[in-house]
Amino acid sequence: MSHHDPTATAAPAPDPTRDPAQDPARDLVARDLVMTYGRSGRSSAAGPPALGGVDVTVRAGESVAVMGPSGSGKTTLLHVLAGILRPTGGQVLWRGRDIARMSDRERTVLRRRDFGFVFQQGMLLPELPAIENVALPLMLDGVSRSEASGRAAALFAPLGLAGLEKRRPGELSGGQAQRVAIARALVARPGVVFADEPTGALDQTTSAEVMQHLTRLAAHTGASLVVVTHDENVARWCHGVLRVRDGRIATGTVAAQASPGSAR
Ligand SMILES: Nc1ncnc2c1ncn2[C@@H]1O[C@H](COP(=O)(O)OP(=O)(O)OP(=O)(O)O)[C@@H](O)[C@H]1O
Repeated sequence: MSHHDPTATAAPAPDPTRDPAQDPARDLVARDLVMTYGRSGRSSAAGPPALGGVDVTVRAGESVAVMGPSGSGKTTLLHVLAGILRPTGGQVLWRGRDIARMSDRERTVLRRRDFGFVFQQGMLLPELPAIENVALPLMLDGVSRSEASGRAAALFAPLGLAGLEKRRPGELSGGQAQRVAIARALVARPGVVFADEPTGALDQTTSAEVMQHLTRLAAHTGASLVVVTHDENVARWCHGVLRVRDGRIATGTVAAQASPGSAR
């Protein structure tokens, strides 16, 4: 699919020696995913499945937009792929293991070490300076404060955030706060970044800036990207689009042959 970069500015160049798409062991693969809410809870009246047998492959280093009408199952799919929700049926294979079969504790560790998350409203901690928000995931994983701060600081300039390290989230614009959230999602060098409506609260110009930074940083670090969005302009930044309808993949145009970062 076409990939346009109307606002190309300074950002880390893709590493030409790296071609993560060539390593299937680093793909995220979902097979026959079924998700029925209410089965395990007190509700006896389970509705139609939110996911009705979905197969998805997110290739290493590839970015995929997940689109579809409200209620079609996009967020459910993202949460199951990311190990936030355990599916009713099916497999989610990541680095040789089935996430769907892991214990809650194992999935918590996996989410912290291997996955990064960007939400619609940054979800930054309001009392912490931007740099500490970014360093926090590393410190929670046992990295020393000085090393975590150094790794966090290195992300500010590439994201156009130089000079804003000490600001608290309330002192940042919406686009700046989302770029801080992108830094936080990528600081631990995750294999996959999941973003649920990352530009939902932003205007079109700011939204394009945020997507540019998100896709470039993901490409630079070799992370795959799964972005739930209602916005075709946001989806255009990704290598491919999965269209979800009534809990099934209606069409998938993931350009498996796309070379990550090649158009950026
Ligand atoms: N926690 C829950 N308990 C019960 N049903 C749920 C729950 N979360 C979602 N659903 C149902 O599952 C279906 C899919 O919801 P989901 O949030 O995945 O859709 P979506 O495509 O992300 O929608 P939107 O674009 O409105 O965010 C819907 O019918 C929804 O009502």
